[in-house]
Amino acid sequence: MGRYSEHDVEHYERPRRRTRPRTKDRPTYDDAVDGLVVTVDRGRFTLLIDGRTVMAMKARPLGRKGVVVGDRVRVVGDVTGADGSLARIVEVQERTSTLRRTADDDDPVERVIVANVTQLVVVTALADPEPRPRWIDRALVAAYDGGMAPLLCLSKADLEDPETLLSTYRSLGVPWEVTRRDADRTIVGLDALHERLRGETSVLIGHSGVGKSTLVNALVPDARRETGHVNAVTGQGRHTSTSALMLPLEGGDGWIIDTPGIRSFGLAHVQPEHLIEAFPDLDEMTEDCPRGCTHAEDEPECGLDVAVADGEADPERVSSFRRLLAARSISDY
Ligand SMILES: Nc1nc2c(ncn2[C@@H]2O[C@H](COP(=O)(O)OP(=O)(O)OP(=O)(O)O)[C@@H](O)[C@H]2O)c(=O)[nH]1
Ligand SMILES: [Zn+2]
Repeated sequence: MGRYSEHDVEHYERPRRRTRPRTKDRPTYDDAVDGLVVTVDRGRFTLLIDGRTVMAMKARPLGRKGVVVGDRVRVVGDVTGADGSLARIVEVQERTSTLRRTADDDDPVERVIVANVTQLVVVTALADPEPRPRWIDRALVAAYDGGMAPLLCLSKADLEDPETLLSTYRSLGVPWEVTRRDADRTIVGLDALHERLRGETSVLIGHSGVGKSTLVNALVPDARRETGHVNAVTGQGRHTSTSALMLPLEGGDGWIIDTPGIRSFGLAHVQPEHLIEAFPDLDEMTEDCPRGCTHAEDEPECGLDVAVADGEADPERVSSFRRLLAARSISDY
């Protein structure tokens, strides 16, 4: 079953047995209030409702529909957040973006792990551990396809110059920030990173050891206190949690979602014609492509090649786009 129990995450809906007409007898929830899912733990949801922390469970009408961190939900029942209280989630609002984790042998479904994120922060150390460009490419595809803006965050610049890695992403126009540790052990580059996170809901992804926790603790100074609060309610802490956790950015203007242990994304569903929409200048050049053209390197009459030959497209940008296209089907953790 993998890391997530089936109650926590999105399922492909099975046809439901219907014992009575759909439109009749359906409860309406006029008294429901709005909540934000900040963490999920074994079928229990921690919500924020008007600034209060409220524990909730899914109400029966939701069936097997997934509820994930970042979801905006409608809630009924005891929404006071009092000790021992448990509210009920009756509705999940439409999602503006989704990040899916990869399918694997244990679980063949690409499940949504977070929703409504505006920015995917790809945290990569420049050394120790070594960067994995193909993994970065896959993360970028997840961002473009899932409706999130990507941000490259290159850490540990005190160990290695960022230029080589940056040159790979420049022609794609991916925004980036660099951080490093100073001789006095303070992290340099946090202000600029903080600026990028302001007003956004950002999910941070990265391999173990890249410095993600270091960044989160610096950007959310009361992360410990906050998680202490969650602890008291759920008995689970950030470092033992098996779920993503949403934290308010310092200053209150933005959210950070930390994803302990989540390193890979499901891209099997990604369609080439969707990916190219993230690059409007290239998309425009594919208007005369043969029907069904994937715009990959081996396509015989792709408009991208015509545009490069005519000097209308930057060959580096085209080949970078094609590298991303190919990264869909390469697994690299
Ligand atoms: N040289 C250098 N080391 C750093 C920097 N940032 C963090 N580290 C160190 O890298 C190690 C890993 O940092 P963490 O913040 O624990 O990394 P993480 O990505 O959260 O790793 P997990 O907790 O395993 O997921 C720690 O020893 C940090 O002190 C940096 O900018 N430069
Ligand atoms: Zn094409």
